Amino acid sequence: MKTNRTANQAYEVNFDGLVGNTHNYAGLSYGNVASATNKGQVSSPKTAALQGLAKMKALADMGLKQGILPPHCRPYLSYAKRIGFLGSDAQILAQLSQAPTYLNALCSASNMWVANAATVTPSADSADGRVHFTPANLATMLHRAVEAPQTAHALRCIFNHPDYFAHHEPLPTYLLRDEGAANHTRFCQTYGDTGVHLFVYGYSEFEGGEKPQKYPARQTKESFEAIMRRHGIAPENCVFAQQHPDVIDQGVFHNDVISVGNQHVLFTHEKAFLEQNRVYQSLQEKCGTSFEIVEVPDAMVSVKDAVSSYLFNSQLISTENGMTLIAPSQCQDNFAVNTYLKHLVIAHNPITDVKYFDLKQSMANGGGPACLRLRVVLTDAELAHLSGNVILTERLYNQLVDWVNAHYRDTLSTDALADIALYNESQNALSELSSLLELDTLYQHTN
Ligand SMILES: NCCC[C@H](NC(=O)CCC(=O)O)C(=O)O
Repeated sequence: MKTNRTANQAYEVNFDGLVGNTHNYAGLSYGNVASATNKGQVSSPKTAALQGLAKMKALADMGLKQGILPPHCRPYLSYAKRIGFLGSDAQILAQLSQAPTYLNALCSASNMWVANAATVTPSADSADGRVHFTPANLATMLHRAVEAPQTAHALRCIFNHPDYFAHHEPLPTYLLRDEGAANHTRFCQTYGDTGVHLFVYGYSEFEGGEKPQKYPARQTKESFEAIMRRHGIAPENCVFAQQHPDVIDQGVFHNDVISVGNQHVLFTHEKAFLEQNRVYQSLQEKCGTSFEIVEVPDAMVSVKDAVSSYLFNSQLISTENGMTLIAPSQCQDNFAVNTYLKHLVIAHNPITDVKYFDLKQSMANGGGPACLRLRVVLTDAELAHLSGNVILTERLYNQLVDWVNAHYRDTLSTDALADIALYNESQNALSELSSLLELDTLYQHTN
């Protein structure tokens, strides 16, 4: 991990997914404990969106650069048309109401969890010096797989300059199933340096080997190998690690449920990886002596407590005084985790502070602070070439809060998803949003 003295100043910009107005609890994610547990509950799309915006605002107020990724068009009727549901909008919704698997998938607001939107490679790491994006194909589950085309389009709208940004197609097959940045961590000294990439997969389709017995392995090794190749990342800067299949079977459906990294620090659980020592050793070799691992012992926080509190789904951010964990409030309510965190901030390690956020609406579907953000390292020049009005300011925050209050329902049950009124509300809201974000063509392709 070498400091690149000629590099431009670069920033980690967190782009958070703005929660869509159809946020609901349909229990769609097999292997995600919270999603299964809360199936059938009544959601609050308004509260969900406001909780997400409050986190974005707090991070912007801490001096971080905070971006926004827009929600997708839902119910996704143009997708329904592609798979043979024809007629007027009302007729399609009536057919979908008789086909709940499709209805639920096409209404899910799961696109809010943008840690699964894409894998992003900063310009300091790619062979051609551009920022590279591969939208995740999310091929394991229908409600997530339908996200890929709209994600790809939104990324192209925002990062819309060929000199600075390179966009790839989602990977083409289930064998290359890919859930994006939730399974990827980049280490560096400062963000503008050449980074070391930790790619974590659940299963290797070509090599075989151990696999979870109960729940799906949602990321394959081969998908990350393809991304490394197409983004032009030097193989010597990459470490591939297999998630421990036992923890997948305990509800760790993405690596960001059990690890988080930032700059030269990996914060992880003792049971996160197969061959954990080999993984540590490779990272240490590639990252150099400054690399630090903060490993949480199973005896202090069990995998079960990690999954229920989402301790590792925190954001780890750099501040003037060290690193701060942006943690879900559930970490305060879990005795073991709360005790551990009290010890962590006073012990000798780079993590000096924890800030808690109420993200209960998203958490009830298995999405914590880290799931809600996509990290994009950008230089000043790249930031200057973004399109649209997507960096959060005080003014944009206030506009978005007003927009949510004007358009979102206080409560939503899954019984109401085929209601044409909900579709119309969504269409009106998104049309106004594309004006607020100054991205005129954002929703054009969904018609
Ligand atoms: N990174 C966090 C992703 C959470 C997401 N949950 C969901 O899709 C739940 C949707 C539902 O159950 O309605 C998932 O498991 O992929």
